[in-house]
Amino acid sequence: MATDLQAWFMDDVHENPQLPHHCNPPHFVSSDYLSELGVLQWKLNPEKYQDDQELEKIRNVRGYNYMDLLDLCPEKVENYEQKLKNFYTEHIHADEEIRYCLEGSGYFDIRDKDDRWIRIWIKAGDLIILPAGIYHRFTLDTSNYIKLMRLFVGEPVWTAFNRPQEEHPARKSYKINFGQKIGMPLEAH
Ligand SMILES: CSCCC(=O)C(=O)O
Ligand SMILES: [Fe+2]
Repeated sequence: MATDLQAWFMDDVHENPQLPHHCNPPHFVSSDYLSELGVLQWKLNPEKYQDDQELEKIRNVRGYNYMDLLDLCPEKVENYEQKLKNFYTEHIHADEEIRYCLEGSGYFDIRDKDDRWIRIWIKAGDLIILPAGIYHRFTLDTSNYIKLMRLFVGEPVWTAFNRPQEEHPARKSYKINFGQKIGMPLEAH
């Protein structure tokens, strides 16, 4: 389902990742372009996440039988600083990354076909699916808080494989499925 979720190309400034990092002028990215990169999104009602038919349907159709909640604040997360550091290190997974924002907000950054960073601003009600093999990272925004639902098919595996991962099977499949130019021109010869 189309959402009002905002996404934009990032500038090249490396200071304070929690700031928006718009280009000047801002260059927004459409949800069509996100879906071309394999990113799916829904807008749900976060207040009824415990009894939401729409969420149930997504979970049933896609087989997301595992669910847990992640409250990203120093009091509730062990090794908070280290975890945030790991989240912001560019990586891929062997599986989809499925996150549903219940409270607060944050930034998922993904690489596009030309290896540019796109910043996706997730707020309460946004459910986002990143495909296996897409390079990405995560940071809190200046609100400094997010509560996320994590979904998974079967026993969850959160293993992050930091870039470069061009030989990883999930990376190879991703490039085939979504025509990434990086290291693999798809043009016919
Ligand atoms: C805080 S959830 C998003 C961070 C991430 O990319 C991950 O958990 O692998
Ligand atoms: Fe991840």
